[in-house]
Amino acid sequence: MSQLFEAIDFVEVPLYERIIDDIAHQKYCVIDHFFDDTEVDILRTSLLEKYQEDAFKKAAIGNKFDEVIAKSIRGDVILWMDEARANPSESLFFNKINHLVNYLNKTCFMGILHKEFHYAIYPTGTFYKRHLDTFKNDDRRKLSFVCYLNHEDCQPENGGELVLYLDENNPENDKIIYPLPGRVVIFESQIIEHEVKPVNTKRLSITGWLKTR
Ligand SMILES: O=C(O)CCC(=O)C(=O)O
Ligand SMILES: [Fe+2]
Repeated sequence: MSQLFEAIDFVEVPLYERIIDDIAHQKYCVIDHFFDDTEVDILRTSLLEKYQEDAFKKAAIGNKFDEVIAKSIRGDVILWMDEARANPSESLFFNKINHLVNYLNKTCFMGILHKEFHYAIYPTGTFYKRHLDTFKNDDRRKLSFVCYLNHEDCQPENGGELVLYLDENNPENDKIIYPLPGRVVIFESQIIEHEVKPVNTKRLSITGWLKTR
């Protein structure tokens, strides 16, 4: 007898199920060791090499239709990553992201069609004031993704906490997240306002967005 439906080649991934569950219930998810120590090392090396080549630019506010460099709002320097020209370290990164995105699209029909990622360095003394990750003229960003590439000796005194503002009426519910190496934070771009607190020691990361069409 012919089968009505094609058997779907699908293996449940508990970590991804946890991510989906957390995002559904609390609009964000924190995953420690999403990248292991070796992977963090490889990605950090790639970031620092590009930084030494002087490839980073001051980050801007808004997208290209509305671009103003505003040091009083954010002080990080960034470099956009290009998947088509990824070096082996970046391929490692994108393979992991693509695996997750495929899973989200298959299981939650999220319709993630595009993604964009940049390296970011917050020099000592910089911050990123409270904001939402969506633009006035473009709301395709669905999930924000941050991955920290700091050294293992990263301490709370280093500052640079990511604060998620979860409840306008109750600051006690603000979620404070330290940028520990290998840690990934995913949150709903259109809903969660957030801030990067002042940094006391250079802070390294990759930030990106999973986007609908
Ligand atoms: O690095 C972080 O923790 C968040 C960065 C951020 O909010 C952004 O780049 O929009
Ligand atoms: Fe942000």
